[in-house]
Amino acid sequence: MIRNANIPGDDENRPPVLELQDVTVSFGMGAEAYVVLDEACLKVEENEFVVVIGYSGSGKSTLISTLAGLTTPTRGAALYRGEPMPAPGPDRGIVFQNYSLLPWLTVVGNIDLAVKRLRRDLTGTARRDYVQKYIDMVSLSGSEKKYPSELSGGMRQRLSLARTLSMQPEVLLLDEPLSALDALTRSVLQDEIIRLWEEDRRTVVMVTNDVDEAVLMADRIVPLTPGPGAKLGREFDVTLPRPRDRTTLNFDPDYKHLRNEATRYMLQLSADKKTRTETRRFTLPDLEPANFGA
Ligand SMILES: Nc1ncnc2c1ncn2[C@@H]1O[C@H](COP(=O)(O)OP(=O)(O)OP(=O)(O)O)[C@@H](O)[C@H]1O
Repeated sequence: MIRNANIPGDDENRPPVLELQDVTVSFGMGAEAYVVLDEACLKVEENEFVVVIGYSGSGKSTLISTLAGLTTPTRGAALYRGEPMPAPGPDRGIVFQNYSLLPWLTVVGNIDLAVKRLRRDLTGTARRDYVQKYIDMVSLSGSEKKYPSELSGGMRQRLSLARTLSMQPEVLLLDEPLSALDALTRSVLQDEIIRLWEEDRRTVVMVTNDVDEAVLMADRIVPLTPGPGAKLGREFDVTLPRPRDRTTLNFDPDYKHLRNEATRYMLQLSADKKTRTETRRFTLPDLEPANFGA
């Protein structure tokens, strides 16, 4: 089923977990202003796994940052459970592209720092066990005493994920968490994220530029049109049954159809943008030739 994200439908009584209402985000002032998001509309319901796909520089991080409460819309409204978006808090856990780990703390230390702050009820052995649970969950057992500089990219990304999960956020915001990884590590972590989500059913918004990743992981794919002035485009519901096995999916006609549709749509968005840019560049003013002769 295909819907348009910019025409919000309201068939739920309770407000969506996250909502963007005609959100415009621009940086700079006046003629210098750079419009990143232009009247973007989005609703994310409880327990949904939404994947936003978009080209590089289209405004994906800005979107995640707005959903986290780190960026305030220039116009429009960002809502959390029907209320104005509060300042960033532990209820919305973010995993950034660049891991954002504390280099002077070990694997245990990086997770424990978050746990110490948010789970004051846990002390001593209970806290150690709790931290270890998340280390085991992302398969970092054996690396507890290592520092981020001693970990591979994939291990750092897993640590970043474990730290965020240990905070037990209601909403998980994943900003291209897998983009820096090699293909094999990437697929291992894709499976891990899906497994963790299936276990715990948090509400997830994940950003990627990879259509295959989006179809494999999402309940719903929301494309971001190329910037500047990006909007959320035609949505794609992913109704493929879970658990999804990547090998089997390759032979699944529904998977292939959806993947092709989404890819075609993204390519069309890019072609449309190119046409718009070229038209702007080469359109001459509509002037009547003036006769300056006698
Ligand atoms: N604080 C800021 N001030 C000025 N411009 C900004 C700011 N943040 C983002 N931008 C601009 O907004 C545009 C979108 O940036 P954003 O990081 O959201 O895109 P993205 O889709 O996440 O990019 P990538 O895929 O390369 O990570 C870029 O042109 C960027 O330069």
